Amino acid sequence: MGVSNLLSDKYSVVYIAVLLCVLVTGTSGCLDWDFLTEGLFPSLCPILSGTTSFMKDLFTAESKHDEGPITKELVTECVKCGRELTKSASQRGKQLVKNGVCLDHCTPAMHHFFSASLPADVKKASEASQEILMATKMLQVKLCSSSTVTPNTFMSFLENQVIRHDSIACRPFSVRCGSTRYRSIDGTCNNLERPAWGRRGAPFTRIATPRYADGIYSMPGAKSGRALPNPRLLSTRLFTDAPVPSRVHNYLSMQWGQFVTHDMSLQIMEVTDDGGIQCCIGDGVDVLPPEWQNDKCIPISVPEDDPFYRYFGVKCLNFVRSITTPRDDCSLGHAEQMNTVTSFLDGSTIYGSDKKLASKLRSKRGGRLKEEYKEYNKRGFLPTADDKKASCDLRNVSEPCYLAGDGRINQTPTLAMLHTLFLREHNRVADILSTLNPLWTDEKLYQEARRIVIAEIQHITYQEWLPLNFGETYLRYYRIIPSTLYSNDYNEDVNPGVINSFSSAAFRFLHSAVPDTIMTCPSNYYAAYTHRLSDHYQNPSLLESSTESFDDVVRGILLQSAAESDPYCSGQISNLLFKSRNAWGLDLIAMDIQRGRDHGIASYNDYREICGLRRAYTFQDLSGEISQDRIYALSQMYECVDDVDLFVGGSMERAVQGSILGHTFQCIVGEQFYRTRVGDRFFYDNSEMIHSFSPEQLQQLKKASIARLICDNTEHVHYVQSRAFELETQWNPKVRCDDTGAVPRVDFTAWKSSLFD
Ligand code: HEM
Ligand SMILES: [Ca+2]
Repeated sequence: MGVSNLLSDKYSVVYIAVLLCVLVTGTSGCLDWDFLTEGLFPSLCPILSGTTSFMKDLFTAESKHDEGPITKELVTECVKCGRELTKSASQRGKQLVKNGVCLDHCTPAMHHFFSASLPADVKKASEASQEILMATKMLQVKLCSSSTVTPNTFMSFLENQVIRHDSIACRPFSVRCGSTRYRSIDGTCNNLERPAWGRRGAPFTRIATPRYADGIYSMPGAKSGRALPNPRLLSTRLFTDAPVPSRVHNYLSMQWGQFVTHDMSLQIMEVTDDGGIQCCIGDGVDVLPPEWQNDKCIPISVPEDDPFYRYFGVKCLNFVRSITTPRDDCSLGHAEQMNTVTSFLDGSTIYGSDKKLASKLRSKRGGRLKEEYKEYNKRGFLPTADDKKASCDLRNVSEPCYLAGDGRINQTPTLAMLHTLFLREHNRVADILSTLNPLWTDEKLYQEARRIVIAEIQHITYQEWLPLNFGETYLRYYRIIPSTLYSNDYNEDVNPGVINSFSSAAFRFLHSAVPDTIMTCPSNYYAAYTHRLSDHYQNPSLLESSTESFDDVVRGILLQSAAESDPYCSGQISNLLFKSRNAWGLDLIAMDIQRGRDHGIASYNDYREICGLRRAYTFQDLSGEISQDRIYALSQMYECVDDVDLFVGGSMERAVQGSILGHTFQCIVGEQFYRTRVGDRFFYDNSEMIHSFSPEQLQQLKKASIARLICDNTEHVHYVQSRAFELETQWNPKVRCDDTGAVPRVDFTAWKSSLFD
C-alpha cells in the first residue's frame, strides 16, 4: 500500500482540531471532524481563522451584530466554509484510494457493502447533507465561542429554527401529487399533505434527541469523556455464542422478520467512487492509522485476547458510517441517516423502491414480473443479477445470483426463497386477474396484482406475525390489533417513516433469533440435512442444487426452530458473517452496537424514560427489567449506567409476557408498527378511499396466510402447519394444502370487473 505521502505534517493541525473538539464538546471522542479540518482553516475558513491568536479569538469573540447571533453573513460564511471542507474530505478519500487504500473483492468487509456504488440521487443527497453538517459544525464552533452559549444550548436552539441557505445544493422536497388508486413506487404522495413522508431517500425519524458527542455528528463517548466500551468486547462478554432453539417459533418466523425489515429499512454505508471504504490494514491485521483512514471509517478494533479472532490474527473489523441526508426542509441541524427504501410495508423488496428498477423487474406482459424457468421446475425463479460477481459470492458462474426489488436479496438462501415465493405469487395473481379480466392492460394487471400482494404482506404481518411475536395484549395497547374487516384509523398526522432506533437497535435484537444452520428436508420427511449458515452467505445456490431443492428448503424452514430471542447469538453471525472463503467473518452484534453509535442513538437510559420506565441512577435501578447477573455484567463493562447503549441494554431486558421482547424494545417496535399502519393511506384495510378494496374483496384478502402462500407457490410441498410461523406440534399439525378449511384459499372472483371498468 503506497501510503507514505499521506503521512503529512498533519499532527499540529489534528492537535488543534482535537483541542477544538474538546473545548467545544467536552469530549475528545470526535475524531471524525479532524480530517475535515486538516490544515484548511486558514485558507478556506476565514471565519475560523485569520488571526495569529486563532484559538483565543474563537473562544472569546462576541457577536457584533444587532440582529441576533445568527446573521445571514455568518450562515453564508459557515456554508461556504462547510462546502470547502466537504470537498476537501472527498478529495482526501479519493487520494486514499489512489494510494491503494480500498477493499478487495470477496472479503467479508466487501460483502457487507451489498452494493459498491451509490445511485446518483442518493450520492447527491449525501453530499449536500455533508455540507449542511459541516456548516452546522462551523456555526456551532463560532457561536459557542461566546461564553454564554454551550454546544447543547446551541443544538436545542437549532432544533426549533429553520436555518438554511440557498447556496446549498439542496431544495426543500416538493412533488405534485395526483389522486391515484395505486401507491407510487418510491413512496411519495402516500400522505397528500406531506408527500415526502415515508419515501425512498427520506431521513429516518427520531423519538429521542441523538447522542452525538458534539450534538451534530461525532461518535458518542462515555459521560466521563472517555471512550464507550469496545463493541466487540461487549459482543463476546454479553452475547454468548450459544443459541437456544425456540420452542414456539420456526425458522420461517425469523425469516419473515428479516423480510419485513428489508421492506421497511435500508441504511447504506458511504463508499468511494471505487467501491467499499477500507478502514483496516489488509484483511484485518490492525486498524489503519487515523491518517490513512477515510473520515467515514469507524472500524471496530478487536481485543488481543479475543476468544475467536486471536486465532486468526484479526485485530480490526471494517466498519463505515451510514450515509446521511438533508432533512426535508434542508435546514441546518444534527445528522440524520437516509432510509434508501420506502418505509411503508409496500412490497418494495419485490417491486423495488425506484422507478428504474421497478420497470426493469417487469416482464411488461400480462402484468407479470420477469422470471426465469429451469428445465426441471414448472415454477419460475427470480431473474439473474446484472453483475453476478459483484452481487454474489459464487464458486462458479453457473451458480444462481438473483435480482429483486431489494439489493440484499442474495444474503441467505432462505431470504431468496421468500422473495421467490412472492415473485411467483405476483405472477399467479396476475394470471388469475388476466383470465377474469381479459381486457385489462399490462399496467392495470401489474398494479392490481401488486396491490393484492402488498395486502397479503400486510395481512400476514399484522394478522399472523406480530401477534405471535409481540403478544396480543401489547398490540391492543399499541392499537395495532387485527381488525375484523375494515379499520378506519388512517391518520395523516402520523409520520410512517422508520424510527432510527427501531432499525438501528430494537428490531436488530432479532439477530439473536438466527439459528446456526439451514435445514433442508425431502418430500418423504425421512431425513433432514443441515447446512452451516456461514457457507451460504451471498450464495443462494442451495435453492437450485437439485430439482427438488427449492421445496426442500421450504420444508426445512417450516420444520426447523428459530433461535430464542435472547442475548445468546450464533457464532455464525457473531464470528463468521460473510465469511466467504476465509476462516473468519464479521461480527453482526458488534456491528449492531457500532451502528447505533454511528447513528447517535440515544442511550438505553433515555429510552427507558421515553418508554415509561424509571430512569436508572445506579446499575441496581435496572433490576425491575434486567436480571442480577446481567446487571453485574453490564456494570463490569460500562463506567456509568447512562452510558449503556440502547441495543445492549434493551437486549438484556427480560421479555414481557407473551412477547419475545423486553419492555423498551417492545415500546419502540410497537410504536413503529403503529406508525407503519396508521400512517399508511394505502394500508390494505382502510375504508372509504378511492383505492379501498370492496367488502367482498377484503373478506377474501383476510383469508391470506403464510401457509397458503407456501401451498400456492411451491411445486411439491403438499403439507404445511396452518399456523406456519409456529413449529409443528399436536395442536399445530401439518395439514394438506388442499384442506381449504385448514388453509383457506383467497378467491379472486370479486376482482372480475364489468366490461367497462
Ligand atoms: C440470517 C439472517 C440475518 C443476517 C445475515 C442479517 C444481517 C444483517 C446485516 C449485515 C445488517 C447490516 C448491519 C450494519 O451494517 O449495520 C443487518 C441489518 C439489520 N437487520 Fe439483519 N440479518 C439477519 C436477520 C435479521 C432478522 C431476523 C431481523 C429482524 C427481524 C433483522 C433486522 C435487521 C435490521 C432492523 C437491520 C437494519 C436494517 C437497515 O435499516 O439497514 N435481521 N442485518
Ligand atoms: Ca417498503
